[in-house]
Amino acid sequence: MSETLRTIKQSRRGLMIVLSSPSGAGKTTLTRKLLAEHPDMTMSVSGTTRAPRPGERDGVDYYFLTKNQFSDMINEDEFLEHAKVFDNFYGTPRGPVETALGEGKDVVFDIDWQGAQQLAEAAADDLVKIFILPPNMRELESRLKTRAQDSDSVIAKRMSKSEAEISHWAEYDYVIVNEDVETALAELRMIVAAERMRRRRQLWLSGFVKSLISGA
Ligand SMILES: Nc1ncnc2c1ncn2[C@@H]1O[C@H](COP(=O)(O)OP(=O)(O)OP(=O)(O)O)[C@@H](O)[C@H]1O
Ligand SMILES: Nc1nc2c(ncn2[C@@H]2O[C@H](COP(=O)(O)O)[C@@H](O)[C@H]2O)c(=O)[nH]1
Repeated sequence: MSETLRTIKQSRRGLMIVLSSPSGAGKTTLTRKLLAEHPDMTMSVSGTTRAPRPGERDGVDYYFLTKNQFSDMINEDEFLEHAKVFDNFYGTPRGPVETALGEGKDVVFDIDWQGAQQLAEAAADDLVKIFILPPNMRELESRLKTRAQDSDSVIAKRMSKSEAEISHWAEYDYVIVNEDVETALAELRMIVAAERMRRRRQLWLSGFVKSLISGA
């Protein structure tokens, strides 16, 4: 690729790639793997009032907030979206996302269907919504148990809500059944590659075609 073409191709808007699923279907696993392959992408780090799990780090996995801090952020309009999920509040801080998108970086969101709906209202053009399904409900429960980070009652609550979460699958652009993680990752990779190539997202194209035709 010529240097000029490389330079103009950089002028693109970042994608907002949303992953939703019932708890334990594998969003975090797939997101981490995708980001490891794409250093040019960034993860939106949510704020939450949930207590940290063992090994979770503030500012890396989540911003762990008190209920007061969370409601202050709502009042200051610092969330792009926010929702109550299970028994806790979760929200996407606006600033880092707007900065990353402004720099043309793709941003990945691990959020529930309520958040996905709110982002769709705010930024439909740049949004790619992907729903992750487990191969079956027994496997979903087994993954939550094997993860061993939530109590039995929390796991039971999440399983009891899984059907309601799954009922939103048809609101998404793509659905991936995460049976084998490498296959699911390959599907995710293909979605990202195709979405990056959509004509309306490649702002450089009309200028390029003009110069192509004029022979410049
Ligand atoms: N394809 C797979 N096969 C087997 N285990 C998997 C697969 N994908 C993910 N897992 C495991 O299932 C567990 C749950 O995965 P993960 O934490 O990524 O789910 P999640 O959708 O992010 O959950 P939550 O919504 O609760 O944050 C983890 O222990 C993970 O290693
Ligand atoms: N609407 C939002 N949902 C979010 C956000 N961050 C995470 N989540 C969703 O919450 C559940 C539970 O997450 P866990 O880390 O406690 O297992 C899961 O479905 C996440 O996708 C957010 O900022 N907004």
